[in-house]
Amino acid sequence: MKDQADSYVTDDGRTIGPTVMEMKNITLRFGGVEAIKDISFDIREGEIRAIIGPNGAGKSSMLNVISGFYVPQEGEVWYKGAQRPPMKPYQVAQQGIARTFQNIALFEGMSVLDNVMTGRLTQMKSGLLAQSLWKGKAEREEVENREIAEKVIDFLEIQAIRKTPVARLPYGLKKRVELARALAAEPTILLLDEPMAGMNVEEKEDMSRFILDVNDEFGTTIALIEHDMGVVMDLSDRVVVMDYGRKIGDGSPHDVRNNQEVIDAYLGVAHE
Ligand SMILES: Nc1ncnc2c1ncn2[C@@H]1O[C@H](COP(=O)(O)OP(=O)(O)OP(=O)(O)O)[C@@H](O)[C@H]1O
Repeated sequence: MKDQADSYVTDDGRTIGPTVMEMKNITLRFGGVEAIKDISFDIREGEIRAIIGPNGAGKSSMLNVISGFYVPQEGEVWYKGAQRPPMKPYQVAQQGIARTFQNIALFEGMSVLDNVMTGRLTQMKSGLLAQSLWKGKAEREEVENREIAEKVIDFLEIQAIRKTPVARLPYGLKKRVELARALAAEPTILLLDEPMAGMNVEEKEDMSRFILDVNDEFGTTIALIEHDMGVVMDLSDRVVVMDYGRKIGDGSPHDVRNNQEVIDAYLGVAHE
């Protein structure tokens, strides 16, 4: 195992840096249900980190702890070398953590461009008052936000549909627009909740390519939940495996694929 302070270069030439986020002994309960039981793991700068496990294992709950949507009853979240105090999801977003959702959460009546622009909201510096007092500054910010949104739209190859209302798009493209909106926030860590769910083979190939390109081109750290094992094994640098709220495996795709407890709990049985 690499030392956490070290950087190293992967076989495919990407640089993985030191730890950017650390979950320490996280426990999360909903009433009597323990969704997460004393789980620790880290995420390193520039890596693609997957969280896998059977239905109800606690994966979404864990993503929601990272994004600040849930505050665990026990444990600590460390980000960029400091313990993160309990904070609201928008504050977590302002710190550079963006996400996509399992069920698409876009504004269906708005155009692709306008949806992507909403990804800039958490990064906007001038509030309403400042906007009315210093019009020039607000306008400059608007232009800058627009440039970033357009850059992301070009990068994800959705220029042709930038004016199209999202409601008219096929499912696979909606997923790509969601990715674009999250990327428009220029996140340090991008959280993807089942990015391949409901996609056909071609759409999955496209999405896999874009995830790799985002990671490679912008150096964005990515944490994702995914049920498609082919995708997980292909994309990820390291994988956390959860089962009934516990961590039962953590390591390279090769390590977890050969971990007997993981095979028994998840890989050996039918899953989505
Ligand atoms: N808001 C909630 N209130 C009560 N129980 C919850 C809540 N969210 C999750 N749970 C419970 O916590 C456990 C973990 O759920 P979670 O959705 O995190 O699992 P998951 O691994 O993401 O599952 P899936 O793959 O089906 O999305 C389950 O038993 C679930 O019923």
